Formats: sequence, structure tokens, C-alpha cells
Amino acid sequence: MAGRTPKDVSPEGERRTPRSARGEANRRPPLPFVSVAVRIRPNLSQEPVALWAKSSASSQRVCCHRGFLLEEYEFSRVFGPEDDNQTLFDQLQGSTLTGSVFQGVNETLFAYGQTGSGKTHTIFGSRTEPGLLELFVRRFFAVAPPNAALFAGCYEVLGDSLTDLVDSRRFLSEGSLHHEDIVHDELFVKTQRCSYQIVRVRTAEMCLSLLNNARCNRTSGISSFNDDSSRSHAIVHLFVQNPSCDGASASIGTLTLVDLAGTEKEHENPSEKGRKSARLLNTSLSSLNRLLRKLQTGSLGESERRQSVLNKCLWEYLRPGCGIALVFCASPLLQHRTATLSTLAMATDSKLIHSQRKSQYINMPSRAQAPSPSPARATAPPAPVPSGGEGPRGPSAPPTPRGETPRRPVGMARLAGQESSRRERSSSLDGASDELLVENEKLRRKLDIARTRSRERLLQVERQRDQLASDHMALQRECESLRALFIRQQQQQLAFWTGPFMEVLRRDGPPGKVEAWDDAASQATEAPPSPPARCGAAGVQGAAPCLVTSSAPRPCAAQSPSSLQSQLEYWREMALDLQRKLQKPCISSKATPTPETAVSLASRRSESSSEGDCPAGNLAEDSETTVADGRELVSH
Ligand SMILES: Nc1ncnc2c1ncn2[C@@H]1O[C@H](COP(=O)(O)OP(=O)(O)OP(=O)(O)O)[C@@H](O)[C@H]1O
Repeated sequence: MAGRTPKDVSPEGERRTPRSARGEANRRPPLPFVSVAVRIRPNLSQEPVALWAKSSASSQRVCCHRGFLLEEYEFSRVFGPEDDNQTLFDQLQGSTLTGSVFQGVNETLFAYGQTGSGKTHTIFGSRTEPGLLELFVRRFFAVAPPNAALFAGCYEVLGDSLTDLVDSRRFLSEGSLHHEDIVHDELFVKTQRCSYQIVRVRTAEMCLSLLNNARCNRTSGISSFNDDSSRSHAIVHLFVQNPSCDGASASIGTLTLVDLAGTEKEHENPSEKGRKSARLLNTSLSSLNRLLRKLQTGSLGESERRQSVLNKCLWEYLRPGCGIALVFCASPLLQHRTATLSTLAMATDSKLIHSQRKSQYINMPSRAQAPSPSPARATAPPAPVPSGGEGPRGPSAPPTPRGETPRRPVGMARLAGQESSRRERSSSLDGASDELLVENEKLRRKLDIARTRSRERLLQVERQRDQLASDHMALQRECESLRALFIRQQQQQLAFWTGPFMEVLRRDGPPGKVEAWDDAASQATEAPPSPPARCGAAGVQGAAPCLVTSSAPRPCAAQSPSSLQSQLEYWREMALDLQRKLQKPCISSKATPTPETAVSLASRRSESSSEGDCPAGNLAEDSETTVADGRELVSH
């Protein structure tokens, strides 16, 4: 069995140095960052387990029991059921990550895993235990310099929709928040614009209250293994603007915490609504997986950004220059082993992601250039929403702290200074290209429909052509058989009218018949009796009716017996000649048919002539019978 046994892969915990724009990195000590960690949640049901942690001072491993095989996976950090969120924060170098954000780096931390594996518990915590979000917020406010500004935003993504989870009304009515502290970030999603609020937070309590409130607004439902399952991806941004000591520039860093919805087999969800949301969530998770795979292979391209709304929202925080950490949550239960193995496989592959952290700085206008603070409210007006195309991915004008000199820029990395103007330009371009993409998508769909239709039409025409070809073949065959039948009948007629039995009829047959024949023959031609011209071999087919209708010798009562005898000789000779030409070996000039045979043949002929409209098959049968009779007649 090809199991994943990454013992040969060196453990992570790599030391990476954020690169400062001013070369400060050389002076800073290297920072230990953790990029991949696995957390095994407690077994709350006392069911049999298949996964457990095996950590020692030298290695951090998980063991997975596969029946007859025990697999070990090694990661930067492995957390067992006994480890709480504080341990996680410490082991994931939460303080170092906070420092990195204050230096202007975009740090992103994901909680990834199966439904019910403890992702929400890890990020948001529970009633009794603070989550990583709370621990980070407290840390931020603990280490923030007095002139630093913090902003927070929280929204959820479900399928193609983005919903702002922050409800600032209560804080506005309480007076702890002012309108100018809120800006709206916009995102062009498919054909509509979505926006979410970014709020200036002044205290840790206010920030946590705002974010806890946002968490309560999140969509939840029932999943196959969790009665209080998150049915959306929740994204929390904490933006930090940290001015330098000379005030000429500021670093802009962001901490993004992502609580992904759990992976779940669609059909295992107990409700119809749950299955529908599972389908949407699995689709967006697949496109995120693809993005992560590209990060693993170092081949991340711009096209991945557009694959889903989730990718679009996270793009700024995943692209090169950002720090990425993934916490893979897993259930230890035996019944979840398949999902757990797939989580471990993804975790193993994610060890290939190498974050090249880069700090972002913005220029700060000097105080001399800044407008003098207004005594009433020294704040900038709310950010205008840019017109046309996609708006910037951050507010176009940053929020300005109340009572402070308005400075541009303030706040998030994407908002201000050179970086901001560059991004605004690229944002408007993005907007235009998004519209073009929508148009292209429409055209592509139309083209697909037209292609399908023309393919169907082509198939239909081909089917008709085949049908016609087969009809044509059948008709040709029928035609051939009719032609052969006609030839045979003509030959038999020829043989009949010219054969020696005519003499027998004339000599021995009943007089009525001979007279009738005489009458018919006299009506057929008015020409004087004379020996008819000989017909050539090629003229057999055409000559037969001629013999019967116009060129047949007219037997007349006035003719002398000698002339009749000469005509009889002539016809006999003709018949022999014809038989020779038709290569009928059994014809003998000496053969003399009996009167009974001749009469039976004549009656059959009259029968067959009355059935002139019978189908080809019958005709062919008749023809065979007649031919057989003819032979019988001749060879007697
Ligand atoms: N490490 C843990 N310690 C204590 N309880 C935990 C732990 N991990 C998970 N739980 C509990 O397990 C239950 C499910 O956890 P949680 O809701 O965090 O899972 P989830 O991965 O977010 O699920 P979903 O993807 O369905 O939202 C919760 O009641 C949670 O309190």
C-alpha cells in the first residue's frame, strides 16, 4: 500500500526573516515561523480511535492506524487532545506572528479540516476557552505602540455571496464608534458588488465584542458530524498601521484568520438545505485547494484569483510576500479515518509551501503638509465609493482617528500611499477586466450552446444521409431484380411464341383456342404475312414484344398449308437460335411438348398476367416457377 510516510521529509519550523524595505532584516534576529501544524481534537464520544499524537522533543508526529498498517506523519507542530488554544498560540509563535504584522507583513492563518474537527473552536474558541482570534487581539493591543492604529473586519463567504458579519449599529448608538471610523471595502463578485465594513477599533474589548457579535451572525446549520456546524467560510482581518519613529512612513500589516467550512460528503448531510450548502462549500474548497497546490509547486498564477469568491477574498493575503500558516484539524475517531487521511495528505503536501515574507510600507505626509486639525472633528470625510468597475479592495480613503491630525494614509496595507495608488489603479483595471470576464463568460456560454446545436444538427443530417443511402441501395436491388425478372419473362414469351408447341396447339388443340389466337394476332398487326426479320442477340430484349405485336407472322385461314409450314420452320429455327444464344443447353429442336404441358403453361401465364401489380418478391418467385415450367416444357 502506498501510504504517505513522510519520515524522510525534514521537519519544518523553518526560520524565515521578513525582508524590510530598508534592509532592517539583517539586523533583526531570525524569526521561527510554523507553516503546517496538525491538531487532533479530543474524543468526546469514547468511540474507537485511529489517530493519535506522538510528539517528543525531537519530532512531532501523528500516528494513523490503518488496520494492518501504522502510518506516521511528521509536521512542524502536532497538537493532541490535551493541548488548548493557548498552547497552540504559543507553539505557533503567536507573538512572533504579531511582531511580523507590526512590521508590515500580511500573515494568514487557516483552520482546515473535516466538519466537526474543531476549526471554529481553534479560531473563535468556546465559552470556556478563548480562541486564537482573542489571543491575537489581546496580543496586538498589548504590544501596539501608542501611535499605531488597528482596524478589524469580518465577513463570510458562501458560494458566490459575501456577507458582512460586522454589525456596527449597536456600537454607533452607544457612542463607542463613529461613522468616520468605518469604511467600506468593496469586492466585485461576479456581477454584483459586495462590501464589508472595516472598523477602527480602539480597545481590545471593543474589538472582541465586535468580532464575537460577528461570529454570532455567521450562518450555521447541521452537518453529518456537527449539530452546530458553520455553513460558510469566515474571514477575519486585523489591519495594523504602525508608523515609524520619524513619522515619515508606516508599515501596513494584516493578520487574516480563516475558519474554513468543514469538508463533508454532500450525501452524508442529513438535510436538503445542508446538502445544498455542502455542495457550494465543497466547490469553493476545491478551488482553494487548487490555489494551495499551486502555492506548493510555486506556480501560483493570477488566474487562480478568479476561480472562486473565496480565492478572490484571500488572494491579497496568500500571494508571494505573505506569511501562510495552516492548522489542519482532525478527528481521532475510527469512523472519520478516511476524511482524516485526506486531511493529513493535504497537510503533508502543504509543507512545501514556503513563505517569503515581505514588509509593506507607505509614505506618510509630513505634518507641515497635513491640514490643520479642525477643532470640531479633525477627521477625513468618509471614503467615497469609486465609480465604475471594481472598487479598491480597501476603502479608497482611510479612516482617520478622531481628534488626530488627519494623515494620509492611515490604516491598512491596501489603502494608502504609493501602495494604495498603485492598487487603486490595478483595482480599476481589475474592475474593467472583471466586466470583460463576465462578458466573455456570457459569450462563451452562447458559443457553447451554438456549438452543441450545430453538432446535433450535423448528427441528424448524417443519420438522414445514412437512411437515404440504405433506401437507395434497397431500391437499386429491387430494380435489378425487376429487370432480371422482366428479361426472363421476355425470354419465356419468346420461347413460347416461337416454340414448337404452337404447332401442336394449332394441330391438336381445340379449335376455339386457335381461332382466338388467330383473332388476337390479326388485331395485333395489319401487315401482310411475311417472314419477320431476324432479331440479333442484342435485340432479344426489345425484339420480344415486337414479335408478339407487330412482327409476328399473322396466321390466316387463307394461307396455304405450305406457307404455314414454312413459317413454322422459320419460328422453330428462331427458337433454336435463341436458345443457343441464351446458352440453354437443354433445348432440343426435336423436343416436342405435350399438349397438357402447353395448356398448363398458358393458364399459368394468364394467371401471372392478372397479378401484374404483385410485389417484387412474388414476381421473382413466379419468375422462378415459370422458368422452371419453361424448362420442363422445353426439355420434355
Ligand atoms: N480541542 C477541542 N477541545 C474541546 N472541544 C473541542 C475541541 N475541538 C472541537 N471541540 C468541540 O467539538 C465540537 C465541534 O467543533 P467545531 O464546531 O469547532 O468544529 P468545526 O471543525 O468548526 O466544524 P464545522 O466545520 O462543521 O463548523 C464543538 O462542540 C467543540 O466545542
